[in-house]
Amino acid sequence: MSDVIQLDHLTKSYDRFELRDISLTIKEGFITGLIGPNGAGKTTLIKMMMGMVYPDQGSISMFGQNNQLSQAAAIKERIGYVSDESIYYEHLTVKQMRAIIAPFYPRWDQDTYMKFQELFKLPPGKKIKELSKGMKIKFSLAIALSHGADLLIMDEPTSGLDPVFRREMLELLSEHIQDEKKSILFSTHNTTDLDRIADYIVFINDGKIIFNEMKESLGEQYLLIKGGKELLDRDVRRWFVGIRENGLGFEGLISNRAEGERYFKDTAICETPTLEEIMYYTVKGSEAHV
Ligand SMILES: Nc1ncnc2c1ncn2[C@@H]1O[C@H](COP(=O)(O)OP(=O)(O)OP(=O)(O)O)[C@@H](O)[C@H]1O
Repeated sequence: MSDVIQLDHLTKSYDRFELRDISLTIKEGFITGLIGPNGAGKTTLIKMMMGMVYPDQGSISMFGQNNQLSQAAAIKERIGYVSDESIYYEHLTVKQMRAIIAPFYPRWDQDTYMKFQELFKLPPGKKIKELSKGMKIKFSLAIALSHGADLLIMDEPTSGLDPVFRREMLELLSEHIQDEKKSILFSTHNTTDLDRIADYIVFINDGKIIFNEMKESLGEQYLLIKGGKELLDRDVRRWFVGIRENGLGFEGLISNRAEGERYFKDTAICETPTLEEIMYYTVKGSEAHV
């Protein structure tokens, strides 16, 4: 199984934020979801992969080739980028913009584009600036799916979409990945998107990778415990990634499922956490330790 993206010891500092020593591989042939709270560094990471932001240190390889600085055209051709930030000329129409973009891609397939234009109900005569947020994302997606990209990198692609199209788009992405040479990386705040289609989950919090795991294996690692407060002494509290207490008892996340089950199986309720619960307690726990 080869890696479509490889990040080695990437660092990027802004005034009040740092992405610290990020090493990460994204597998070819799979859908990887990138999650993390607001300001965690998802867009910065994606922009570094796209050559739109340069890292202070570290290296980036795409398709096994080092892409830094040169961001070789050959690599870019193989990537379809979808973001809700407009990267097009706002005063042009959809048709005019498509006519400018298509010649840049040797593998451009006009029939495929026309198919998506119809499916997404894209109005060819409308100016980009007149498109709704969701329409802009659909246009980006139509372009990305029509130039034979091997890798789709998408920054919150579903955020501006209505629930019906959102679901259709996820289905479209699942179909796209049936060709095992295609890969998708997308960031989202919506854990249901990930539950539906992601194979791998990369979780980033405060500029650090918390995990990069197969979605299926997360349930084997983490455990959600619900019990009475009398169970929590100072030593026991340390085992938890994060805890929420109320008048009656507590609910908390443990990252070593086997140990958690051994200790709590007779005294508390032990459950498999959802992705949202894993995110919630990890972020809550890290705030508590600041
Ligand atoms: N050009 C910049 N100059 C200074 N700080 C920046 C710049 N770009 C991003 N940041 C800061 O870096 C941090 C991470 O931002 P980023 O957009 O990568 O987060 P994110 O995980 O995509 O967040 P969200 O989920 O809200 O979109 C934030 O604190 C942001 O203010």
